[in-house]
Amino acid sequence: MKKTNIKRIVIKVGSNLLIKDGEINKTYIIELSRKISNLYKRGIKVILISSGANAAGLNYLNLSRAKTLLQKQAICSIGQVQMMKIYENAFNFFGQKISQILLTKDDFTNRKRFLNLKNTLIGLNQLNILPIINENDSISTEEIMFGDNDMLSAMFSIGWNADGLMLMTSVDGVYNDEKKIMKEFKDESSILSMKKTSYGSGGINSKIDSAKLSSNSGIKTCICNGKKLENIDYFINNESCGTMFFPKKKIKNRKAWIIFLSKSKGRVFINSGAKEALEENKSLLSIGVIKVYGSFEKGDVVDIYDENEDKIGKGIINYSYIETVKIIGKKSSEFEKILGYYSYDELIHRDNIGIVK
Ligand SMILES: Nc1ncnc2c1ncn2[C@@H]1O[C@H](COP(=O)(O)OP(=O)(O)O)[C@@H](O)[C@H]1O
Ligand SMILES: N[C@@H](CCC(=O)OP(=O)(O)O)C(=O)O
Repeated sequence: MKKTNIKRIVIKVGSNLLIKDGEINKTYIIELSRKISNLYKRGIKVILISSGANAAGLNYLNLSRAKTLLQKQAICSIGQVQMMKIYENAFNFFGQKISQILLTKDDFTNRKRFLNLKNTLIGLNQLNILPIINENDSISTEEIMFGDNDMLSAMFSIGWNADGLMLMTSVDGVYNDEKKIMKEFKDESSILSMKKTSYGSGGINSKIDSAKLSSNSGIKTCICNGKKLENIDYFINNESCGTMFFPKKKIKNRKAWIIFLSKSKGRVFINSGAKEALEENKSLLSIGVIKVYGSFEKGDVVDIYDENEDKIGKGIINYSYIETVKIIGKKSSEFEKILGYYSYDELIHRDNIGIVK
């Protein structure tokens, strides 16, 4: 067995892999469970992100499709049980215990909920339990939904600090306009425009966007054929599989959350001197701020723009919008006189800044 540098891997399986002829594909799930259980036995930690609730619910109720959003939400809650019943039986066969976590986008953007999620994952890890994750379709409304499990997988991989992410689907990877699988994704290449498969909700574009997000944060990512489970071995053994998205510099923990997962509540525009300071990994002082927009409180995340109005980063701000407006362009020694109190020298501390450019 080859040594691997992948210790934590997120594997996402799409609906089309899990449903065959309208029914949950039990044979596939058993093979997938065998593979993942073996990885656990090798000490490789896996998170399985599984779609299929909608398709399984339709099959359970003998329906061809949901008529309304309300029905779709109900059907997903029904189908999720069917999926988990089969996963439980399959993993049990290989001696691997499982848990279920259903998530919305809020669970990532809200730092408290995100830290709670991380704690749950630490607990599951200590107990050697495999978490199986899906979007919480039954309660997801427009503002808090991922819309598909591809983006959920990318955000999850960043938050969990994964080494690798496999987006497994029913084709061999991304086809270019010459109908060939791209071995490595290149931004400038043209993609073949094909219709997505019947059950899938994301399609290839959401897989590409998600793979770009995770590889930009430093996670090795691929879009590959999940019917060929040997792809998991290739990926772990550092061989090529499907379409590869090779990682940029690894961004970890707090900074990764700020840059990739948090939701900005405002915008802060800074002058060239402040920009230079940020590039040298210094804190943002209010004296370098030109203008500010938004509706944020102390502790919220804001986007940071330079004088040319290009976004250069994000950060957790130490003062509310109302306070920040009053201290723009001022030195911290003046804060007490202006605000009547004084809490922080920095508007955004260097530890709470993530540079994106
Ligand atoms: N350029 C492309 N390369 C690969 N697949 C494509 C491309 N354009 C569209 N597709 C379609 O996207 C599908 C994958 O998306 P989707 O149906 O959402 O899958 P899943 O259910 O696995 O998430 C493929 O099966 C294929 O039919
Ligand atoms: N959460 C939904 C699946 C959403 C989704 O992304 O589906 P897919 O494109 O097949 O991975 C479900 O369980 O049916």
